[in-house]
Amino acid sequence: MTGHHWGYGKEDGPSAWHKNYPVAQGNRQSPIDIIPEEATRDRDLGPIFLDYDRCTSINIANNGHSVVVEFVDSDDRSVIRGGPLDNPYRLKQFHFHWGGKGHDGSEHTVGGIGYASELHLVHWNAVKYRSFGDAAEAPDGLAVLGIFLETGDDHRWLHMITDALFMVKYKGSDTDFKGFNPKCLLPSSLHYWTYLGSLTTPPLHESVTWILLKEPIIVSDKQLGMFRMLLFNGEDEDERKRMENNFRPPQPLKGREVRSSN
Ligand SMILES: NS(=O)(=O)c1ccc(C(=O)N2CCc3cc(O)c(O)cc3[C@@H]2c2ccccc2)cc1
Ligand SMILES: [Zn+2]
Repeated sequence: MTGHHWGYGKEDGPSAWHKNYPVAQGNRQSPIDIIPEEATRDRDLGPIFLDYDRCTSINIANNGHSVVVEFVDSDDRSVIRGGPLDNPYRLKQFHFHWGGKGHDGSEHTVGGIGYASELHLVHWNAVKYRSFGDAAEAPDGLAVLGIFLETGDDHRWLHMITDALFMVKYKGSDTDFKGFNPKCLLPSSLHYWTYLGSLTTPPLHESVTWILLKEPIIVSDKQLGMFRMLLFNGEDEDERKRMENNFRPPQPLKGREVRSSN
């Protein structure tokens, strides 16, 4: 982010973001705690569809906040549609949030319980907006699919990502990452909760329709541990800061409705 420096430390972390980004105290901030028994089962809420078969991944990068895999988004080759969405939204990137060793690092919580990590697939409404940047500032501009990661056995495909992490150890590093289809990171069920929220990092724009899958995927402690080899700092900085606990805690619901798919 040009201009304001922000991070996840004591001085520049989530509790300080409101100083440079006052919307941090807005009415539709994310993440939130999902309370399943309080979610509305909405009969009009149909299934979501993930048309990722022609998706084209480009690279994997360390942007100093997370590790991000970017996709070609110049046409509708990979979109999410259906569910609460009025248009198809184009896949732009996915990234993760995680904790420290032995600690949870998801952003959303379910009944007050956190998961080990959370994967975000970020999509934008290219029907209504000319660019991702424009969409990111519009109330119906973005749709983020959130998938919880729980620890257990090795995930059979996550190694394709963890094998590349040593190439993007430092902030500002990136490397080619072609031919990866994130469909391999989905759980078996696409049942979800949905609500209107925001980016969970600065600039915290209130532009996200959140779609959170109820079923987590299982990854091993070892695989998750690989993410902690990443660093927040650039190669030129002398202070090495391990990239971990890069999550924002749940924010006030402010009367919002959380709906549940059938
Ligand atoms: N966690 S999340 O809500 O799913 C999410 C989604 C998008 C983005 C995103 O694309 N951002 C915000 C942070 C950021 C940081 C950078 O260093 C950068 O180069 C780009 C971004 C973008 C962004 C920046 C400005 C306006 C909109 C998005 C970040 C987080
Ligand atoms: Zn995220």
